[in-house]
Amino acid sequence: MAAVPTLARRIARSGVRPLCRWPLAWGRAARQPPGLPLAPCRAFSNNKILVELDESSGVAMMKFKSPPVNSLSLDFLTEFCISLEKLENDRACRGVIFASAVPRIFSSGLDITEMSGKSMEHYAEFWRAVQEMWLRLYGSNMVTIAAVNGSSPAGGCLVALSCDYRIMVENPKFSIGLNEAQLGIVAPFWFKDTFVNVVGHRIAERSLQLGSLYPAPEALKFGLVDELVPEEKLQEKAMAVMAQWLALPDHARQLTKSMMRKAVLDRLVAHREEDVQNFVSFISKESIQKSLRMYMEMLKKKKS
Ligand SMILES: CCC/C=C/C(=O)SCCNC(=O)CCNC(=O)[C@H](O)C(C)(C)COP(=O)([O-])OP(=O)([O-])OC[C@H]1O[C@@H](n2cnc3c(N)ncnc32)[C@H](O)[C@@H]1OP(=O)([O-])[O-]
Repeated sequence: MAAVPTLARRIARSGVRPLCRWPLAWGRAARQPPGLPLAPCRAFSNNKILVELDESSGVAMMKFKSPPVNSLSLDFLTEFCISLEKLENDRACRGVIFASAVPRIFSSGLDITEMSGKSMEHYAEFWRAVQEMWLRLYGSNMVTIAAVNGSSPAGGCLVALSCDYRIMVENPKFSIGLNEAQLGIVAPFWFKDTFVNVVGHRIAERSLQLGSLYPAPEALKFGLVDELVPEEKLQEKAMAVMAQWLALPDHARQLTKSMMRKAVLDRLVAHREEDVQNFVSFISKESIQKSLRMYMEMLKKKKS
């Protein structure tokens, strides 16, 4: 097998723009006394993700801006990991809110074109990036809140499930869930573990077997999301929840989070390469490739 680019190499060639300072429009107006200059805020942006860190509150906003549907491509995942790592290493940052800059879609999940018609080496590189994203997000020391402002199937749902808290826009047209079975593919054990830890075994088992996508109000009923709000209240609510979580001492919250999540994280770390090989041999099967092609055609037909 050819040499696989590491995250470090992907980072080196991704061209993330350096940190710069600019005023943050979001969430600031309410706290800033009139007439005072805006407190410093740092922002960085790359092609698919925009991050704004408000130094006074220690809260960063990470916005997905990869139209049309914020699919989790290799480039997106690389940028996501770089951005999260930067925030994790930044002493000024204690919490991150994730939201979409694309109307109506939080994230459409893993980019299907990365899993279809490509080489074995590509599938392995892609899957390592998916693992990396989850390990960093699920294992983050920061408070993580998903502000789910649109539909969030499969990998998009995993992003939300990996956060500490999920707030979704109350629009019943927005759905969320791990629908992999509908594509003829299978969510790996660590997607399942993350799901079970949020909704419990019975609901996870049924939902995974049926590949269920739930409209926001139904998702609330069994705790797939923690609360629903009107779209215009989402950011305010996310900031309020964040403030509540940040009121606790970091070390106590972090150790508690680690205690709850460590076994699940360790399981993937211990079986990482095996999980890559399982994915590659599964996804490269002709029957699975056919299912993915048919699913992509179905998406196109739905449009016309
Ligand atoms: C073992 C592995 C585990 C797998 C985990 C996963 O996450 S598997 C992933 C499971 N994910 C799903 O099952 C979600 C599938 N997607 C959807 O259900 C809908 O697209 C939507 C509800 C997200 C948005 O509806 P909407 O009416 O607003 O938009 P639209 O439908 O018109 O799409 C616009 C364009 O985006 C394209 N495209 C869309 N998604 C993907 C993707 N993931 N990737 C790549 N491309 C994607 C779509 O083909 C179209 O392209 P075109 O024709 O312009 O070249």
